[in-house]
Amino acid sequence: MNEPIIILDKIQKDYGDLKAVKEVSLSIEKGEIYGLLGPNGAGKSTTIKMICGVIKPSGGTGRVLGYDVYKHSNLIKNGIGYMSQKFSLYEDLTVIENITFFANIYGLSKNEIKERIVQIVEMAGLNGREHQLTGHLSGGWKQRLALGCAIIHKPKLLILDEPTAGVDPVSRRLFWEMLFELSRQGITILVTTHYMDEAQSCDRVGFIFSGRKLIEGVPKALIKTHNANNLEDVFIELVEEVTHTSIKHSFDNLRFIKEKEAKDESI
Ligand SMILES: Nc1ncnc2c1ncn2[C@@H]1O[C@H](COP(=O)(O)OP(=O)(O)OP(=O)(O)O)[C@@H](O)[C@H]1O
Repeated sequence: MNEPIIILDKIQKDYGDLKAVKEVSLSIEKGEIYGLLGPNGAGKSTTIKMICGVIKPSGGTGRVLGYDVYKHSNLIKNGIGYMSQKFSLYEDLTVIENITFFANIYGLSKNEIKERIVQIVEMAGLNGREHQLTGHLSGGWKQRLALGCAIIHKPKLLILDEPTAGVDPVSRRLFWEMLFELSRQGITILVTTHYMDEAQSCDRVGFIFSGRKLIEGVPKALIKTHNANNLEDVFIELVEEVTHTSIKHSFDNLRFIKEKEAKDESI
């Protein structure tokens, strides 16, 4: 059997006295879409940084794409595609110029670049906009272009840190259609999101709270076993159990989807 694409065993990260990530274990298979969920400050970004080889864990073990997170961080970095909510596109370059820029960073040949421009423009639905300045594109187009640039080097693992934050619901749907297609092609996707509809679109989700993974599973199964209406209710129930406080009517401590919903409504 092939090794999972991501395998963490009791990984930890301490910042001085603060235990940002506490013995988190994860195993993510090829082609899976895995959602890492949790409120702000839960430890999601820190976990992602350890997976990407950007920071070294304080304890535990981890292998990503078959490489050790302590010893082979450069090989891991080369093998992944990464996109965050700050898209990292150049607004003063055209669509094609942005794609070419990222292709050059990864050392693609002229022919490969030509091929990838066609593929990415097609995938992102940017036909007819190839020579438009990126700064003039709407949020949804930029986001799809950014995803195209993140996979320019055909990575086997794609890491998306709140990639749809602040993007309108229709564009989010189109973006997820792209993710489903990439997953069908065998690309593994690790995504963080505050949107519950997106969380429910993942093959599996893991919920992190205060540095610990509290629960993991297939969204529908989690909802069913907890006799809940949705994932949000499952997570709120768990946080209430752990903190011994009632947060059902107060999301102040769990800025989970409230803020994002407000943004959606204002679009
Ligand atoms: N470089 C750092 N030095 C000290 N503390 C840090 C550092 N990076 C993160 N932390 C702390 O570690 C904890 C986990 O932070 P992390 O960014 O991983 O949370 P998160 O779940 O990604 O939150 P968000 O959704 O806001 O990005 C927080 O208490 C944060 O303040």
